[in-house]
Amino acid sequence: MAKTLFDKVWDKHIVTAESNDTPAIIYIDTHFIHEVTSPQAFDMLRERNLTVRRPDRTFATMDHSTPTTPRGADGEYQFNGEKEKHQVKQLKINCETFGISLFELGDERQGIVHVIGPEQGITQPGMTIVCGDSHTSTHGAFGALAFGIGTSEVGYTFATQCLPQRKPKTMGIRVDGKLSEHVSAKDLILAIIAKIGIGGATGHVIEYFGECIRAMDMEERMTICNMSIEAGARAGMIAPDEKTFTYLKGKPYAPKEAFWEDAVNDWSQLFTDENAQYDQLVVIQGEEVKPMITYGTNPEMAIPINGTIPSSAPKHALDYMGFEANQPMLDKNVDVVFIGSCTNSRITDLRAAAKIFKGKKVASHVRALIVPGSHQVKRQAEEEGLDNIFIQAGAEWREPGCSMCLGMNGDIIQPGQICVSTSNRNFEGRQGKGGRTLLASPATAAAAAVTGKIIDATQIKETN
Ligand SMILES: CC(C)[C@H](C(=O)O)[C@@H](O)C(=O)O
Ligand code: SF4
Repeated sequence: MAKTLFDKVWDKHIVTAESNDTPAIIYIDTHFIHEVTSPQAFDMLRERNLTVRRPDRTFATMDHSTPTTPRGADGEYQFNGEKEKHQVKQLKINCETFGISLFELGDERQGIVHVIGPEQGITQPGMTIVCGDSHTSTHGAFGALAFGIGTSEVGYTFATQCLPQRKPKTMGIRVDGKLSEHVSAKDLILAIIAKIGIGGATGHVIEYFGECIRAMDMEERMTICNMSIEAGARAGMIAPDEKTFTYLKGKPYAPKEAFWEDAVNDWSQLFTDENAQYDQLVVIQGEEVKPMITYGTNPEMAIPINGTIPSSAPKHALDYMGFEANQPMLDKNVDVVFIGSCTNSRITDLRAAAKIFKGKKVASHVRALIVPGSHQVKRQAEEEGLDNIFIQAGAEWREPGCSMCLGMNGDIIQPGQICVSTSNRNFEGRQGKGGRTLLASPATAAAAAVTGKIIDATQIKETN
């Protein structure tokens, strides 16, 4: 029978088949953990006197509560408070107790969980991957079935390396043609969510395919899969291809020598068969996608940057944002710019931003924070001199982590401030109580930083 990419990965991982009364039990290949959603799961293990079933397939990093400022003169990290400090300390104790590899603060491999998994080659095609974190969908860019789980499921995965799951439905999103020159993967995913809505893919695993997706590099594909969850999807997937293999080759945890060829042979089978059917199909024309920005309080409230806020926009959202229906977004004042998060903190994102920052100054009333997704991204950016471009412009160049994406580490915006952010959620107060978030691409965010307002990035002259 013809199978979708999702079916192929799902079928390979069934331990016990689903019945009317019981969900399927599926095997989990890789389990990522971080300091926020793992502590209770470790407590559960201790209470029941259990061990971690596959410590060798469990990988931990510190990202949400970590400071993005360097160590102080005393060599200590400057945590926002005792709670954050404790979370990080506890993760280290837990990983030592249960024999789990930890990429801790100070480790060259540390960074946002969804940035470091692929970077280390831990994320691989055909795997089932879970993490107590909703943006685990990011890893689907490699043709993995990757989804977020709750803390009790983190506990089940620790103890059994399996999870009970009902089989989700599938949604194919085909993106034909090409994106225009100044349109990015972030604009495309915002356009997709604006079209299908925040509940549009509920109960489904999305597979993105078509000419436009094939043309994307792995970092763009990660940006797309990352935000699948914002359309309600269980996961997002893209069939692996030569770009996927080239990206992974030689990465620390990628298969080596003879294993590499076997792996590529297996991975090459991971595509949707010609006659396979999705439960739903959505078609997007790449050329029609414009640079996007959100105006409201969830990611579907997004419009082309040159557009006007729809008259149908929910009043409560506009009241919160301080906007009105039918107004243009262009020229609105901006207070803060955040370039970072598991959506857009990779090297290509920083390069896109640096092109606009180069030779310019951050507007005097704007605070611009640039937070690489990992140490590896940071180091690469510094080798390319991007840090100097940002610093000379007057932006803050920080240590890696989730940072202002949700402000758990104290990097927050003030009540009423407007922040153009390359992250994935614009919920009320997410970046700080009373703060207002506008989601956009790295280029749009950089353009807002140097002009102090919402502007189409194509209007900015790049300096060579
Ligand atoms: C802290 C964590 C549970 C949360 C998530 O699951 O998504 C965070 O990463 C987020 O982006 O809101
Ligand atoms: S960067 Fe933001 S969205 Fe991603 S894991 Fe961290 S808090 Fe969640």
